[in-house]
Amino acid sequence: FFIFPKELSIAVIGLQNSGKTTFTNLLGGKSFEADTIPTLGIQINRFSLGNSLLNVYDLAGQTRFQPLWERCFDKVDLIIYMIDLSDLSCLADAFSKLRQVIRLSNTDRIPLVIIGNKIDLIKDPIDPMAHGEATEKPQANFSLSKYIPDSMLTNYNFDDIETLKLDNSNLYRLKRIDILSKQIGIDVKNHILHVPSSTSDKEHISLNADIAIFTSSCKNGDYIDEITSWITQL
Ligand SMILES: Nc1nc2c(ncn2[C@@H]2O[C@H](COP(=O)(O)OP(=O)(O)OP(=O)(O)O)[C@@H](O)[C@H]2O)c(=O)[nH]1
Ligand SMILES: [Mg+2]
Repeated sequence: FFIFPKELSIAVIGLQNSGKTTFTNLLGGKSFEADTIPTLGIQINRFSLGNSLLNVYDLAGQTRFQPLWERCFDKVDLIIYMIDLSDLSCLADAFSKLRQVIRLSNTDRIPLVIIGNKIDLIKDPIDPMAHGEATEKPQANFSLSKYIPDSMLTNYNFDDIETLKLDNSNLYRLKRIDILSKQIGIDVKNHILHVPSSTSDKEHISLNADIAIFTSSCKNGDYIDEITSWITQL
């Protein structure tokens, strides 16, 4: 008998040069390319992945196109937010725009996958002892999701995770998902988004849609399979 494929619409958003088109191409079975052209507006891709038919809206990251991002939200089943973890100059902007996206996706209850990309470009310290700490291995992912067992969250305690004052010597620590989640402000275990506030009262948003956080290297293919299987489980 014939099984009708699931259809899944996905918006891929994030700042320019973060790797959205590259990731979309990998999802569609193409290989990594070092030279890409910045996306203008929206590029719509349609392909199958496992038993799913995907409509992928690959959006442009340039500031002038960012208002398009949320205009797609009512058309999609999943949002993917890409971050270039190797580019210190963009990280504060990437994190604050991500928090705005989380507010919207949470209200609309759209699942969100956050991808810290380009981990191949972040160098660990050459001599770990010189920095007083051992080289850290990246972790695969964290997820507040019905699809990933809670056991992934043992040892995760948001309040105990350190907040970094990021510079080029400690950027590599963002390869650890708990440290990345702290930097964004997502308490994965308690399903809370902490929004930094200029006033003294801290703002908390309780999260009720699925959120997963991954790191990746589109160049080396690191964790791409893990992300793909999370997506196809939706
Ligand atoms: N080293 C490395 N380079 C990457 C990785 N992912 C993407 N790139 C490179 O980053 C550049 C930008 O990639 P794109 O996929 O075009 O970025 P984008 O987010 O679609 O950019 P806009 O469409 O302008 O918003 C390209 O040169 C890619 O080859 C990665 O994981 N590692
Ligand atoms: Mg693009």
